[in-house]
Amino acid sequence: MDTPHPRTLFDKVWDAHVVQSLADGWDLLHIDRHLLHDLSGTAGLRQLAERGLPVRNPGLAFATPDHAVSSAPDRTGETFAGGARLYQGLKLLTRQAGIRMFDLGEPGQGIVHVMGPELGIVQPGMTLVCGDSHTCTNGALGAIAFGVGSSEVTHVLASQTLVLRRPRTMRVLLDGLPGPGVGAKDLALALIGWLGANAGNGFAVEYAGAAVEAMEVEQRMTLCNLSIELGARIGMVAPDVKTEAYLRGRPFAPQGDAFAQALAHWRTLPSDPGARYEQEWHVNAAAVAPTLTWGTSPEHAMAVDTRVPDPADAASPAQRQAWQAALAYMGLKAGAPLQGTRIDRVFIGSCTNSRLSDLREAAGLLRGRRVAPHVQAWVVPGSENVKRAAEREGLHEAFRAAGFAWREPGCSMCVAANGEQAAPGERVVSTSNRNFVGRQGPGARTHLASPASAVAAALAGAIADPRSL
Ligand SMILES: CC(C)[C@H](C(=O)O)[C@@H](O)C(=O)O
Ligand code: SF4
Repeated sequence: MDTPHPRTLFDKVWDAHVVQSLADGWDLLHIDRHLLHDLSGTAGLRQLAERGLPVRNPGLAFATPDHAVSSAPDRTGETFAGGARLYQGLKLLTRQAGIRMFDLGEPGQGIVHVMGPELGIVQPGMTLVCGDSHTCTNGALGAIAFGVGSSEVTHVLASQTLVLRRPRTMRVLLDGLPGPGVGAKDLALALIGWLGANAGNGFAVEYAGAAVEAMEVEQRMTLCNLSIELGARIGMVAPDVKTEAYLRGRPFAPQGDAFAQALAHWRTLPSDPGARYEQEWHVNAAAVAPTLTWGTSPEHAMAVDTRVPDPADAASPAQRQAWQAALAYMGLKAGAPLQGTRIDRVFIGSCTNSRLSDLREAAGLLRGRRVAPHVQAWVVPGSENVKRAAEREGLHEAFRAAGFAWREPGCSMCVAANGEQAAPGERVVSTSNRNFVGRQGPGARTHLASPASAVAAALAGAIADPRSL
């Protein structure tokens, strides 16, 4: 039977954090956790210091350098000269503020969205922010987690609160189970391709359905990570037994009796039967094929075994123009198959697909084969802990034997902010989340893909169907 006032997961977490309701749907919210990285975190801390304000609650903030550091073996915070000041600034300012920073080479360092869940910093029912749009990744654990701008970073540092307009709610039901070679990344890209990159504007998305229930927590992170590419700042999955097992024993998760108490709370969070969403979409996960992008927006997604769209078939003049420009930038012909397109680089990494399960999957597909001779292929683990765990299993040896470079944790080639980028005209199959013009370097051509598709492309030297591996 429905509860008298059924609420969604999102409603429950939001309502529990309202310090004060303001006018017109705006609320003052308490923020439970704040993550800081070397770009926006350093900038926010500097701004606060310039204004002479103290950090209100340094124990709730955690920092790590990721964007502007090199991923070269034996790197230091100065290896990429352009990021040295940011790195040193983060180190100095967090020390002055009493904020815990996970430094290079230390367990805990890594891409900020990999590190938060991994350390148990984010937990179901929490609010968490970071000056980074992919903070939505953390929603996989049943938290309201979202990216904020620089003035909001400073506001949270100073007050541990934010003034926010309550978003509308959307539920995406991934029904059925995906077939072989199809993972969370493919489902997310297919969804964005179908609904468009702005469909989630103004919404908090909850993912549910059989495919989501069947996913491990790390795959749910991949799914939630791409919420912002659907236009939604928030993506969430209700906590369940997998979430509980994932968090048990993590360094910043509650321990002992406190963990048992936390479980009792977490179990109240899933949406009540009959809870209403302002929008609801169904995706047949069983019908989704391995999916890659062909163009310059994550919505330019296509099944690997289909053809690049023809601008003549566009739904509007604006779309026709966007498709034409994307085809020109990507060096692709309308109506041509994507499979067989020669590539130059493969990047396995980023906050979308650089966790241990991603690396296990990729390494497991190599089976003694080698990367095509003309392809430069990199694996960049998402965190120091991921790197160490992978090395304990010998994954680095499998990658190296196949011809992949095994590097140090960070954002690396996902974003051209650390000197690691493709040359103009180079074609990259990348497990990251953004294929915008110039994202991986001026003129670089990015095809977003799953780890399995990245391996298939690396071995073939061209875009290939991972189901043929
Ligand atoms: C640099 C940072 C603020 C940015 C973001 O907000 O997402 C980056 O992480 C990205 O992926 O584009
Ligand atoms: S890995 Fe890429 S998407 Fe993720 S935080 Fe870093 S730059 Fe942003």
